[in-house]
Formats: sequence, C-alpha cells, structure tokens
Amino acid sequence: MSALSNSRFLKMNGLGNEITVLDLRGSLHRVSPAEARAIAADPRSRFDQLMVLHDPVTPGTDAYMRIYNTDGSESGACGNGTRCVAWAMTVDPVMSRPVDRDLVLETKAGLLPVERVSDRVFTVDMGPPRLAWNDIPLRDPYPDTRTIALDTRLTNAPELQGPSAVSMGNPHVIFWVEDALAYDLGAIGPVFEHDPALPERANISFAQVTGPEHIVLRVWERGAGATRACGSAACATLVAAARKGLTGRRAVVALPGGDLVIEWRADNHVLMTGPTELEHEGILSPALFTGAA
Ligand SMILES: N[C@@H](CCC[C@H](N)C(=O)O)C(=O)O
Repeated sequence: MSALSNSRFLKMNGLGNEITVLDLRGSLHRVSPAEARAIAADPRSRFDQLMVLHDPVTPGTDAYMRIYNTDGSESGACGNGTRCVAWAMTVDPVMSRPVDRDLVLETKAGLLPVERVSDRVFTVDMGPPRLAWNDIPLRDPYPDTRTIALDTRLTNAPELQGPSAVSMGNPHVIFWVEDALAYDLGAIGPVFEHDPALPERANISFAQVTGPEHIVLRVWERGAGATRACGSAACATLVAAARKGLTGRRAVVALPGGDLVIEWRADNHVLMTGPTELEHEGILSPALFTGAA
C-alpha cells in the first residue's frame, strides 16, 4: 500500500490553474512520478500541478515544496500553486499552523516569500528572473535571450519567429503575437515544448501586448498542457516584454482564468499578485495507487 493512501488533500485553483495540495510534513515519503500521475488521473484530485509540502530545509523557511506536473515530471516553480499553498498554510483549519509573519516557502529553485494581501489574495516574491542561455536552459549559446530561434517547420505557423526565453526557476519561451487567441495551443504547444533546442523542455506562451501595462497571455504548460493560467509564465512574459521595451516593469497579465498583477521590481525580484480558491478537500483512495510505485 502506498504511504499516500488515505492522505488528505485540498483541491484548489489559482485563476483556474488546477492545483492539488498535499501535506507530507512530518513524513519522509517522496511522491514518485507514478504516484503523481495516479493522483492526477482521479477526477477528484486532478491537477495541472500537485504541490507537496515537506518539512523546511533552510532555517527560517516554513516548508519545502515539491511541484509535480500531470505527467509526473517535477518543476522548480509554480506561481499559482504557491499562492494556493500559502492559503492552505495560513487559512486551512488542518494544514495551517500559527505564523506571526509572512511565509517563506522553498523549492529546488530557491526561496519564495509570500505576503497575504486579503482573505484569498497573495503576493509571491518569485525571485529574480534568470536570463542567461545556460540558466534557462537553452541548448545553443545566445548572447541575448530576448530573441532566440526555434524550428517552426513542424507547426502550421511559420510566422512564429524570434520568441524570448526566460527562467523563473522553470523554463519559459514567449512568442509575441498579434492575437493570442488565434493559435491552436494543443497543436503547436507540444511541438515547441519538445523542441531539441530546449534541453529541459519549456512552458510555451503566446503573448499579445495590448498596452504598456497590459498583456493577454495563453500558455501551453510543460508536462501539463493548456491551462487557464500560469503564474510563472505571467512573470516570465512581463520580464521579457519589459526587456524588449514593449511594456513597463508593471502590468496586468490577462489569462483565460483571470488577471494577475506582475511587477519586476528595481531590486530585480518579480512579484506576482493574484487570488486562490478552495474547491473541495478529499482523501486519496488506496485504489489509486495499485501498480503505482
Ligand atoms: N502553473 C504554474 C507553472 C507550472 C510549472 C510548469 N508546468 C513547469 O513544468 O515548469 C504556475 O502557475 O507558475
């Protein structure tokens, strides 16, 4: 029987980005890719990202988070999921523990301070963007990642040229388009996600800049597919847009699930503000894990 059998979970969302939160603090169990896929396969615990809480690693932090995609792969960042975890750790009657200050969460990509703005709204300090080609990572050396090249021959959209690349602790490629709604994410997204020029794959965004403080964005997520929102993609897009002079350093990013406010502060940290929503809680059935190690 899996150590996860009968564990309590929270099914949440951040602007429709489906998030499941699992609290493994106090346990040494590490969720395997097969277990993550099994949890994703159940409609009650289905997720774009599974946020697993572990005991803190760095002194002064409140929890260490492992982030799983639907396909069982792991990511270093999930903006919408981090807000959901912050809600769980400060409001949920079972998971929350009294904290007399704002939270600091940790992932394999770094520390994420989180501030509670109101009942369901949180601001996450997503840290500094990583802009060097080998930090994103890209296969080929680029002196300037504001414009890179990907092979469009397998898509039916040859006009998609010269995207930008940014890491927010996870890799993002952003195409600048005139109409973000015009593209078939399900057809084009996987082609670019798996482009050999992206050694760790990437989240693929289609960004329409509609003003110096407004961007319309749709995202094909690495390991999860088309989602209604992606917080780290919104951060990466604002950074890339500001670097290209398309926007200022603060903008509303409008995603299918709603708006995020993103600010690239003068100290190089990117702040993301947005809501969370609890859908339901549940218990992971032992039957889910038959055959999943
Ligand atoms: N939805 C997330 C980002 C998800 C991670 C991604 N699929 C990856 O593999 O990097 C967000 O809100 O940031």
